[in-house]
Amino acid sequence: MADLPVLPHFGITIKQLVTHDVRFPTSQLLDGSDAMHTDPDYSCAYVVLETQGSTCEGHGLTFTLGKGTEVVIVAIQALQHLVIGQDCGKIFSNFGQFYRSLTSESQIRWIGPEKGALHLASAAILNALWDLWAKLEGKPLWRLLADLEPERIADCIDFRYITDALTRAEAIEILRKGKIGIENRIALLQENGYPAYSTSCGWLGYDSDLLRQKLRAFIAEGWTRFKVKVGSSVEDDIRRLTIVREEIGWERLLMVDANQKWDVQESIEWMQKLAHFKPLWIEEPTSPDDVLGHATIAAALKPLGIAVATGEQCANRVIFKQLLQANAISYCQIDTCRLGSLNEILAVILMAHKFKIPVCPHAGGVGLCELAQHMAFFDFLQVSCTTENRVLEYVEHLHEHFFEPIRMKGQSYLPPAQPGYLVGMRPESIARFGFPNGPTWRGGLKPSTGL
Ligand SMILES: C[C@H](O)[C@@H](O)[C@@H](O)[C@H](O)C(=O)O
Ligand SMILES: [Mg+2]
Repeated sequence: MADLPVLPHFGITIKQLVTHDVRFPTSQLLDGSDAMHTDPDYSCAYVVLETQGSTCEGHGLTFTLGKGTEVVIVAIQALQHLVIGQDCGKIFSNFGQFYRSLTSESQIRWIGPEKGALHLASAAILNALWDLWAKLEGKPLWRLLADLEPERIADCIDFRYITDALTRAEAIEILRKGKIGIENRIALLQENGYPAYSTSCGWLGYDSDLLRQKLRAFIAEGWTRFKVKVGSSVEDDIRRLTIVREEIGWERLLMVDANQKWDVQESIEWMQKLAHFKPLWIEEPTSPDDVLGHATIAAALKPLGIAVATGEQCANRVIFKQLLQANAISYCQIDTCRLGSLNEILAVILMAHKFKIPVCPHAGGVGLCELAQHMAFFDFLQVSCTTENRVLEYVEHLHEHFFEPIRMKGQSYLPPAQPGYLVGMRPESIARFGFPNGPTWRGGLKPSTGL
């Protein structure tokens, strides 16, 4: 550990951890539908950390699709004894060590490690802790990060398993360089915002009319970057992408997302048939665990000018390390709830920088835009120091449930000024959409039964 000023939060302890299972019935209109997740009810396992010695609470969540949220809630409860009673000064002074104590508990880790429902649970708790830290400092999270010393940020990371790709010393070196000119970049961010693309038009369950209608509405608002779902059948993708190009023309940017539908060879052959629509990237062509498969697809599609992107379901920093080492991706899509919160995301953003791969965070869902914006800002302010070839996902749904929803200027995210990680959800939303007893679910509306 470096010789850093002592943090002022000693004596504040975590008194209680409260969980909520909150589910929004988005499957009713097929918002969020894709080739693998045909009827998602955007949901979350929500965590509140109450403190002793401060009036601040930490609020965090992890994103889910409805069924199974209860499993994540139980996993959070299985971890809570590792958090309750802990001293905030101690946690934040060596956050990487705390991350390890949470993710490597000697019995519980057997049902992970650092993957699946258990890791989603860790993310919810850690997201709440980062929210708490930012609130105790009275800063939005992005600003807390911008003000931290490089060594302090490095202390938040568990470098186990990644030192062959990125050492602590290299991370500190990158972050030191990132301090140069940071105030200018903050001013630029506050003036211009951070560039976004929209996924809200092209959900797979939308019919042709709705697809056109949404594209027209977004174009009228000035949007120039769009992502569209693919993967039901080649014929249907051709029909939908024809509509998309008719509406957006050839100047505006198009990305496509298969959500892990295909085998490796199938990915290549399918995308050869869609290549004339000129997508910038194919996202999640195949299993998120198949590092070498992604590398094969990336090599095959390169001559067609199609890049490979993935990350929203990549379990941990080790998978990202391998994707980067194997030249398997051209865009790195970290997810604020899939990875073990910032403690792991910081490591992935720094590794991606070392491998010269742009980070384009996955967002949308419920609360992911609110969370992911801080990550994109961190990359711009302190790591890559550019927005070139980078774009942050935007989805229009469910922002009204948060006290501090994202703010857009045109098609750019504006940095928030309020303290925290900013996924504080309105109590009336938690009550109304609480599962299974909230009025939304109790009154006859049943969760979707799927296909
Ligand atoms: C089920 C979800 O809506 C996904 O389709 C969504 O997160 C998607 O992969 C995305 O990239 O936004
Ligand atoms: Mg996706």
